[in-house]
Amino acid sequence: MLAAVPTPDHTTLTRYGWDDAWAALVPGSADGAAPGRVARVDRGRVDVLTADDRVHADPRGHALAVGDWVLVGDGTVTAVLPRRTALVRATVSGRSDAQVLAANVDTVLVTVPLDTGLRTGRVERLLALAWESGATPVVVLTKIDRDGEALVDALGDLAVAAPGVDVVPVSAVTGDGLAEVAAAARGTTVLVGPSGAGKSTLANALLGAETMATGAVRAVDGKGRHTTVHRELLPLPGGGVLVDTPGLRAVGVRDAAEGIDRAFADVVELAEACRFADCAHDREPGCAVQDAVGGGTLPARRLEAYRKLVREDEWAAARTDARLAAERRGRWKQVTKDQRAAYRARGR
Ligand SMILES: Nc1nc2c(ncn2[C@@H]2O[C@H](COP(=O)(O)OP(=O)(O)OP(=O)(O)O)[C@@H](O)[C@H]2O)c(=O)[nH]1
Ligand SMILES: [Zn+2]
Repeated sequence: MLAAVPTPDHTTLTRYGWDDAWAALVPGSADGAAPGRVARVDRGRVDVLTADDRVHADPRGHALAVGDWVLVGDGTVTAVLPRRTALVRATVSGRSDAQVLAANVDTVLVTVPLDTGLRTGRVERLLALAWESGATPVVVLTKIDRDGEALVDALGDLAVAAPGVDVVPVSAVTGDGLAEVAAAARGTTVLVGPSGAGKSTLANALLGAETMATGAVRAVDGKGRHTTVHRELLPLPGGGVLVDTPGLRAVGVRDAAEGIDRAFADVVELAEACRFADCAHDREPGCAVQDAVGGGTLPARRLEAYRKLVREDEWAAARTDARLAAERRGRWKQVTKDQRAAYRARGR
């Protein structure tokens, strides 16, 4: 039902990722509203790219993320189209609330810097997050000009830590691998990885001359280093769009059981041969996973990493359940208090 929506400049919207399936989701009641994509989210305001404009809009209570498709009319977001994918992380510092980093993502480029030692656990964590989002992850091994000798070992370690995931080695200094990264950045692409991994440098290389024109947001921190402060959606010269995210030092997992299982497809596959369906791969008899560790085909570190993420995911879920239960109790207390007050008032 498209009748009520003004005919947009499809070439522009298509560049942002608009397609017939999105168009089919526009409600028939969307009189005068234009479809657009959220390019940036600030407190109380969003920037939306429509076919012929970039508009500041009031989100009207919608919890929006960069990459959401919305309808805007009169400076207000009137509707949000259902997300195809969402890159979500549990926020840190003891709370288990989820934070949507980006919506409707097709490709997650997990940047791994070669020069600071491969932090395999962090790679696995980011891959679980990426798989859980519904997007396809690609590992980008950055700064390969820094340590040529470490490259072979790193590629070997990544083959184990990222089964079934393409690994693209790149150097922004020599330009090696940049074309491969550009080819891997299909559709809506998000760059994730630790601070200093080279995400902004890579983003600039992918965006080419357009970066300046679109005004990527940068701030200079106290040390004079350029640091990404905002997530921003930027069209890529070869089609598709890029979301550059601030460094993710601590990513928590939550509701990510499927993503964890995909990131550890090797462990999960072995587990199918365990004697017990609910095997925890600890000391159960007939555990095919422990057998693989004993036989040297599965690194013990890999099993440990898997179990750690599963435990953390379950812990986060339990916390959420506990908090919801506490909220329910709180609400119930308020209800009974209100009822008592109402009875008293009526009795008077
Ligand atoms: N030698 C070398 N240095 C690089 C390469 N890519 C990036 N750098 C340097 O690494 C540092 C960090 O790069 P950034 O692109 O700012 O890293 P970032 O991931 O965007 O960091 P945040 O914005 O803090 O998340 C900068 O000094 C870059 O010049 C590379 O391929 N080779
Ligand atoms: Zn087992």
